[in-house]
Amino acid sequence: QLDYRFYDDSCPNLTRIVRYGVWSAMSNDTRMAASLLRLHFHDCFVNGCDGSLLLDGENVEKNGLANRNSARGFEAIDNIKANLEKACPATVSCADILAIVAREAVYLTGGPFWNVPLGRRDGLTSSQNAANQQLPSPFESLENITAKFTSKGLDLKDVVVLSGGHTLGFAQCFTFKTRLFNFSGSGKPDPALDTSFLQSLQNACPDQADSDTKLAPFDSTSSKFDNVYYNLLMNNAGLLQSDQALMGDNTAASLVSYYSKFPYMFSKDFGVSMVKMGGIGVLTRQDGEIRKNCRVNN
Ligand code: HEM
Ligand SMILES: [Ca+2]
Repeated sequence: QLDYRFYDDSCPNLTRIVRYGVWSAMSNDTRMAASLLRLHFHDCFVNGCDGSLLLDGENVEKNGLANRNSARGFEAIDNIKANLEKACPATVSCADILAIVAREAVYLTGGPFWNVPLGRRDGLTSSQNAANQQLPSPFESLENITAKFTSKGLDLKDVVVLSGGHTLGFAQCFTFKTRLFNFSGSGKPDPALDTSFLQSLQNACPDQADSDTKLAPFDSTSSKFDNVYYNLLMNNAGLLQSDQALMGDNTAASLVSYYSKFPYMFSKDFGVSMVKMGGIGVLTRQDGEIRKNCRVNN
């Protein structure tokens, strides 16, 4: 249903405008590439890639557990949308903007380029409950996370490949602090944590509530899209419990090992899995609308 050339006639400068918008957001804040990549994931996983994450309101996805005080980059999307409204009014959906933005964020941080199928339309509703139920949590088991992916037509390989998105960006201490001091009530740290990595995390996130919102990078090259994430998992230095959990499954662990050895294969497979993710539950043709402002329905 989606089409690589969907806007070729109606908005020929689309890629240029989006690339400039992502580039300028990144030049003010290098973390922005990470934050923008995550937005497309969080949009697609809750009722499909329909731009519903961008809607403002009371009980909207933005306010879900995984998004509140966490998802960022909405102003950058507003700027890109405003520039697109000037160049091609009422033409490009917010859902498609998120898909192209994610590709540009990866490309501009040294990652792969892939062609993005386009023609998504914007949904009219957004649900905080749906976000709470459908987005994976860092405290969930690999089985549960994989089940969330398979319910959307993705598979275990996609879980491993797309988790590689954690080659970019940061996590707040509260998302992994449970591993550092008293793991599942054991009085000890998570045994799956490398000891020197553990120490650096304990320094970054001391055992007191006011460290909860401090940040730690997912990998040592958090503004470069590379395969360092997989090297770290091989060394028990994955940041989130859900990252390191990939090593607890034979199939997933052998893919991790493969991507740590063959960065080119990670790049190639990442684009393939992103296109798959970008196809989840899309609205096309007469469904939904083309929002003029990504924060509100027309
Ligand atoms: C597999 C299940 C996943 C879980 C449990 C998970 C969980 C998390 C958590 C807890 C954070 C930190 C949020 C915060 O501290 O505020 C985070 C950040 C991030 N996630 Fe994931 N994630 C998953 C998959 C993905 C996927 C599929 C992508 C993209 C393809 C992705 C991209 C990112 C990025 C880039 C960041 C950093 C954002 C920033 O620095 O602003 N994640 N994720
Ligand atoms: Ca990296």
